[in-house]
Amino acid sequence: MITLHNVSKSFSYFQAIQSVSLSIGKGEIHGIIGASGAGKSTLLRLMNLLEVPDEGEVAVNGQTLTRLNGKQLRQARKSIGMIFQHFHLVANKTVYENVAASLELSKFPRKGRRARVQECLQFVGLESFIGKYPAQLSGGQKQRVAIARALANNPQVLLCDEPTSSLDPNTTAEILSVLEDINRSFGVTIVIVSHEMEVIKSICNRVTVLNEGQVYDTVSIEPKGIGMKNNSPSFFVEQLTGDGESSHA
Ligand SMILES: Nc1ncnc2c1ncn2[C@@H]1O[C@H](COP(=O)(O)OP(=O)(O)OP(=O)(O)O)[C@@H](O)[C@H]1O
Repeated sequence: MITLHNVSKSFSYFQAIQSVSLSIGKGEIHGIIGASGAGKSTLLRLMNLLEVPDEGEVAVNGQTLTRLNGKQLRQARKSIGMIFQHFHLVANKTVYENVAASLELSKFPRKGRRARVQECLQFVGLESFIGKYPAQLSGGQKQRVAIARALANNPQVLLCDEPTSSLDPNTTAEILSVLEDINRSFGVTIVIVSHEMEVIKSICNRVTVLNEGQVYDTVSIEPKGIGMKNNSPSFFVEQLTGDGESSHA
């Protein structure tokens, strides 16, 4: 589904990605983990050519993106959704308008847009927030809107750049569960960059460990599932004091 062949990328004289070859199968949930600066986000952004490689080839869904012209690339990108740590919603647009924007961009037939936006918002459990603005939403709700926006064009691949790094443990579990639903319900191939080992272990089938811009290893794992976390204030106090006792009533 996604193949990188000898891909390299430099910024000025710094080589962020060095001759990486990687193959991600259809329907996989593939994690990318590594130290800060290892090149995780750059590698992800190479998969939809947000970063253009200096060398090597990137193919998604049977199409070699690095050989396409601008128009063909815009067309190919319809099948590659992306979400980010900081959501990237447009502040002065409503939830509806944020999701509909991706349908406008892809020239989705005007007549079907409202129904499609509603469908996507329903999938992420936010249909009643359709008229709200991003500032009126929690971080988890903002990420759900971003997921709905990424889903709108029926992508075959969803690229996720630190999708839960701004969220508390419980909201993280909820967002991971939405991603897992998308994978199961629609067979969407998911690539998830995270520095949180727990996130990677809970949801991924295969994981690439990146080190200084190179693949250190790729391992198959058995995802351990997403457990909802205890998010109560007394639990936080217990974790901090370690005595299982909170003085708070
Ligand atoms: N647009 C850019 N211009 C210059 N250097 C860049 C650019 N993007 C990334 N880099 C550099 O490339 C290296 C890899 O960055 P990248 O963001 O891919 O790493 P990362 O593993 O995702 O790090 P983190 O976990 O801290 O987000 C870093 O040294 C970074 O400073």
